[in-house]
Amino acid sequence: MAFLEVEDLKVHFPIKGGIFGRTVGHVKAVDGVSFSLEKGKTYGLVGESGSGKTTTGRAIIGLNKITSGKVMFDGRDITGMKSKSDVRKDIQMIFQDPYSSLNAKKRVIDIVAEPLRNFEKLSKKEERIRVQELMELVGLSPESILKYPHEFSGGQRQRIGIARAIALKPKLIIADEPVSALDVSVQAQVLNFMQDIQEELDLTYLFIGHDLGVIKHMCDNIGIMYKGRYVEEGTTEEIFTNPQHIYTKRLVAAIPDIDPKKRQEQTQFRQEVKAEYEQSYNDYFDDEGLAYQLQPVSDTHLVALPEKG
Ligand SMILES: Nc1ncnc2c1ncn2[C@@H]1O[C@H](COP(=O)(O)OP(=O)(O)OP(=O)(O)O)[C@@H](O)[C@H]1O
Repeated sequence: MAFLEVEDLKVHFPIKGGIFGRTVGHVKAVDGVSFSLEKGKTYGLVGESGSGKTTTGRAIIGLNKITSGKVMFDGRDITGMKSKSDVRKDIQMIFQDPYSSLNAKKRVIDIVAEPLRNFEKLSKKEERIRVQELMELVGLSPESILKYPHEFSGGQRQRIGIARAIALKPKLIIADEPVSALDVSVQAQVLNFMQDIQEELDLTYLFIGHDLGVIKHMCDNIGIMYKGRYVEEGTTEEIFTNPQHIYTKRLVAAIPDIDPKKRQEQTQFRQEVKAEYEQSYNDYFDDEGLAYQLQPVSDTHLVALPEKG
């Protein structure tokens, strides 16, 4: 059995309406997602905004209520895990925005020590030493534990978020777009650092992202999501060299290439994908009529249109 196994996961949010606030429908944020992740590896969940990636990550860790499906972790059924569950120690999350995810009114020591206070009974002195060690591990000065988040740069703040996430020596980290709020110049530093500690601390990552360049750098396997569903899954190599689904092809075609030689190949690939899409998009409906209907390939980005009515 794999380290993390997600089986037919569904998370449907009720839509309330009318004067009595009755449930008038559901947003099918995640609608039948299955994947498995091996220990020590990095699995990328990819898709555009609103495709259900964050909801999937939050549901695994128990922050979103699961409508149906099953989550197995390290041989245990953790479906609908409670926040005080002892397994919760082993799975931590790194959030997208290190500006909003760190409480601005708290000192770094209180932010990083928060999970320790929830799960371990340490004396003040022990806690201080642990937080200082964690700061050192993430490359920040142990003396700065009394500072506030605003006294740090974006990259440093994300390192504080990482220190908090690794405080309890977790086995699995769900990293929800951990670098997308950072300057490009800082992104590589944080990503490389995450790879270093992965090996050092024997971590497994579920890496959520929309930037395929980042995903390619980080992930062993990738699942491509669209409107709460999987459209394709494979190794990073397979997805990038031989994407099968038109949606994946379009994501891959949209990656800008800096290398002039590759840029030419990419332009050709884009034209092929555009032609395939235009010729046959009516084929891209699944059994329940979910339309993979997308705007024509643009050079810079892709935006999904509403479902065909
Ligand atoms: N608590 C909620 N209540 C109702 N709808 C929600 C809730 N959380 C998310 N959604 C909806 O579920 C869908 C999937 O959202 P989700 O945040 O998981 O997507 P995402 O792929 O992570 O996008 P992003 O990259 O923008 O975070 C969206 O339509 C979103 O509006």
